[in-house]
Amino acid sequence: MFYQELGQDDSLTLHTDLYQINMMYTYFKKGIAERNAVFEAYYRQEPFGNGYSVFAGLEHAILYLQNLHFKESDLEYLRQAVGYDDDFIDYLRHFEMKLTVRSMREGEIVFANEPLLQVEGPLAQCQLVETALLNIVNFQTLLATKAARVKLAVQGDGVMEFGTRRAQEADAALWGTRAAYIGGFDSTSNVRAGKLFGIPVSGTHAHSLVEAFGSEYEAFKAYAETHRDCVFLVDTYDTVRSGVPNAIRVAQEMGNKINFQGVRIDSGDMAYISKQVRRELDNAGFPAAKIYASNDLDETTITSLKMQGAKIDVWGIGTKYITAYDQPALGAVYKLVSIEDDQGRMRDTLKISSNAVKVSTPGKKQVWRISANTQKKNEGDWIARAGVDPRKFKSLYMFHPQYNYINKVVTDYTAEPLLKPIFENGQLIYEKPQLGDIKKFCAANLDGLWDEYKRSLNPQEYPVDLAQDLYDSKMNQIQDIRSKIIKGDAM
Ligand SMILES: Nc1ncnc2c1ncn2[C@@H]1O[C@H](COP(=O)(O)OP(=O)(O)OP(=O)(O)O)[C@@H](O)[C@H]1O
Ligand SMILES: O=P(O)(O)OC[C@H]1O[C@H](OP(=O)(O)OP(=O)(O)O)[C@H](O)[C@@H]1O
Ligand SMILES: O=C(O)c1cccnc1
Repeated sequence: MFYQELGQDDSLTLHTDLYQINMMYTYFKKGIAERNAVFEAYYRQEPFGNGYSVFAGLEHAILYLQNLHFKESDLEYLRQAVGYDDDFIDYLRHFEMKLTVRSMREGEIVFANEPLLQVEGPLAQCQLVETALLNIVNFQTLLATKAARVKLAVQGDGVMEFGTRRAQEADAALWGTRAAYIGGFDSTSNVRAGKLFGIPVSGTHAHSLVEAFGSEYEAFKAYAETHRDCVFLVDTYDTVRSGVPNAIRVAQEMGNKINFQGVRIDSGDMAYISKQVRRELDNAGFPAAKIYASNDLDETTITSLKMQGAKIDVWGIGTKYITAYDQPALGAVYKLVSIEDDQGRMRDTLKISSNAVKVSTPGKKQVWRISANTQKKNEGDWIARAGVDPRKFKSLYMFHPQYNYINKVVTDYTAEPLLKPIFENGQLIYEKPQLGDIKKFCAANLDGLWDEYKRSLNPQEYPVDLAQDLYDSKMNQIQDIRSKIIKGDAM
């Protein structure tokens, strides 16, 4: 969202950390701003203890990259407030986005330690976009993953997204509800998201309607006289003694004039109350009326309510979804993996850490999804240098990059490259899919995953393996750096 409302000439180009522009300045002054570089974004651990994540954020990332240029007001701000010199300001004035971007598609099932997004092009440009791309992909991938967990928990029931009022501000509500739809929710209460993205909108009514009319009967009757589809909120005073009898009375009085869809409960013991409500609705001759439930629900509460035999048909999920309540950040990082040297050759780069999982994998890569032709399920993902094509091999040796004794040889497989071309030298070459197709793509991808990786509690670890030569060159590079440091050579 841009803030013209603040009376400012706003854009997302300055939606970056100052240190990115400070590094751009150094690259510019030292004459390496235009050197070719490759950065890759990945996260290190699945969120929520899940076995996979659902990639989302590409649509917003494309919008951001397409509009990347410095306005005069941006340049003026950088000159005055930060103090950059005229040469650099002039360089930024002529900035033209020339990046080549490859990315997972939205709705793709992705895993820790594999590149989700690869940005190649002038070093200074790659640096500028880090913050915004991580901001977008971290949030939307986290939320789409949460949505997929909720979708699994409801076991085929309907799920409505109710989070806007509790979201971390308006952008989070908007893109968060889009991620919800990708991950499996059916609709949103956010009308703007409906208009902008074509997500189905749906809703019931609030307690204020009942309070405004002073009685449940009057409120339900008024609503029924002004709407065809009716879901009455029955917990304002007493769900079983007052709310449900009033809903039934209005439904009976209105007959075919309304489509009595059901009632919503929003407090109390949802298992106990929903069973009573179901009995009352059935006894009154409304077996098709549904019970909607909301109140700080998430996949854990839903699973528990299912175990208790709660008679809930449609779930409204707000706060705990939109705020990713139990894990507020995905933690994806963006690392330089290759850079052009002064001879014009690409040199692989590596960031060392004492923590093995934090050592980056050098070199420009592609992620291949390997699926067995016999079972049509995924065998694992195989990360190789860009340009290597496992479709040309007869068999593939796959091994765990940390525990090498876990390995297998796969034959008769299909390999699909997951990082797809999005921008080529600044030109958008990706045909953006419709949101409905992204949602279907996500569901189909989940079908390709064994249940062992999909369960929400303690799932199996999905194989994300490195090609042998990539693994060897990573190990050699680590060894090389370590021996230089031990010898006291400058690094
Ligand atoms: N049978 C149940 N099993 C597990 N969790 C439940 C059950 N019923 C409700 N909950 C969850 O318990 C949490 C708190 O509900 P609680 O009954 O304490 O408050 P409440 O009914 O919302 O009270 P209030 O009247 O203030 O709204 C909510 O997240 C709700 O979804
Ligand atoms: O519980 P969540 O998962 O966050 O779902 C959204 C909540 O927002 C509404 O409550 P609120 O008290 O804001 O308004 P109301 O008067 O409609 O109950 C609704 O009744 C849900 O409880
Ligand atoms: O339509 C609803 O019932 C609704 C919408 C937003 C938040 N809570 C409930």
